[in-house]
Amino acid sequence: MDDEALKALRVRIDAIDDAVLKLVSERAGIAQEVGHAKGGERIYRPEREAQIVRRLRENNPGPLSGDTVERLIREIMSACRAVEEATRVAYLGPAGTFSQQAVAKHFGHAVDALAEADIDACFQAVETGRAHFAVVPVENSTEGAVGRTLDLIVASRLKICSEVMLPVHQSLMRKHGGLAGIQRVYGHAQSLAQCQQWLSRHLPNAERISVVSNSEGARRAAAEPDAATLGSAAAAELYGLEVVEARVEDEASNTTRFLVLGQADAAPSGRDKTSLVMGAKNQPGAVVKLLQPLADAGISMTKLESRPARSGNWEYLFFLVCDGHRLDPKLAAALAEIESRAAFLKILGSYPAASA
Ligand SMILES: C=C(O[C@@H]1C=C(C(=O)O)C=C[C@H]1O)C(=O)O
Repeated sequence: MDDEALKALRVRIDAIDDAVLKLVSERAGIAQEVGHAKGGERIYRPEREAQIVRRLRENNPGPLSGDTVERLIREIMSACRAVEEATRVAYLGPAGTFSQQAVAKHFGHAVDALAEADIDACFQAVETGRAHFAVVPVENSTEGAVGRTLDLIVASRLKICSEVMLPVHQSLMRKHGGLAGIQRVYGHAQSLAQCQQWLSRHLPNAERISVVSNSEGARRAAAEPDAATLGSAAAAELYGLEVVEARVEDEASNTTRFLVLGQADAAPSGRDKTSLVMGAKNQPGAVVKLLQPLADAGISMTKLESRPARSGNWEYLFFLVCDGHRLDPKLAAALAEIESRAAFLKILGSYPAASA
C-alpha cells in the first residue's frame, strides 16, 4: 500500500474514533441521568445489561465476533456505571486468579475488585457492606460443584443476581525453561484435577502439590527454578513467569460457572434462570415428588446437585437450577407447589442466563 492510501485510511479511522468518543461520552451522560433518576437505588441492573448484550450480539454485522462485541459493550457499560458510583466487587483472590477474570468479564475493568482470602470472605464482604457484590465459583464443567459455595449460600441471605461463564484455559508456567527439569507442579486442586491426564503424559515424575490458589503456586514457582505452576496465563505476567505450554487442560471446552451475589436478585430479562435449594424428607419417592411440579409445568431443569445437609445422617439438600424467572406465573405456581411438598425450600435468586 502506498503512503498516500495509508494516510487516507488513517484519516478515516481518526474521524471514526472522534465519533466513537463523542457517542460514548453522550452515552455516559445519559447513564448518569438514569443514575440520578434511580435516586439512591442500586445502579447495576443485571437484567438490563443482559438485554443490551443480547441485542447487540443479535445485531452484530461483523467482522467482530459476538464475544468481542460483548466484551466491548460490557466495558462501555462498566465505564458508564463508574461515572455514577464505584462498584466494589469481592472475588476469590489473590490477583491473577480465574475469579478475577470472571469479575472483569462481567463487570468490566471500571470497578474496584477486592481480592479476598477465601470464598467465606467473599460472602462476608457483601453481608457486611464492604462490597456491593461477590463473584464466586460454583461449578466447573470438568470437576463439578464447588462445595463451599453451595454450603455458604444455603445459610446466607444474599441472592444470586447473575451468572458468569468463563472458558478456563490452564497454562503451565515456570520461571525459565521448558518441560525438562520440572520437579514439582503447583496448582489449586481444581486446576490439578483438570490437567491430570496432561501431567501424567508429559510430566509423569513431577510431584503435584495442591496450594490454596494458582496465584500462590505462581508465587512459589517464581522463587523455585525447578518448579512449575498451573493457572491463568495472566498470572505469568503478574509473577514474572514464562508460559511453558498453554491450554494443558484435559477438556478443551473446560468452563467454570461463577455466581454474582448481591443484596437482591435480578428483575426478569426475558431469558432467565432460577436457582433454589430444597430439603427432601427421608421417604421413598420424596425427590421425585419434589421435582414433579416442574415436569408437570414443562419447565426444564438445567442442573440438580445433592449435598449432605449436615443436620443428621442421610439428610440431603438438592440444589436445582431451572429455566425461567420466579415471577413468571408458570414457574411461580410450580414453586408454590414444591414449597408445599418440601421439608425446606429456599429460592436463591432469579437472574439472566449468560449469553456465552
Ligand atoms: C444506565 C443504567 O444503569 C446501569 C448502566 C447500564 C448501561 O450503561 O447501559 C445499564 C444498566 C445498569 O447497570 C440503566 O439502568 O439504564
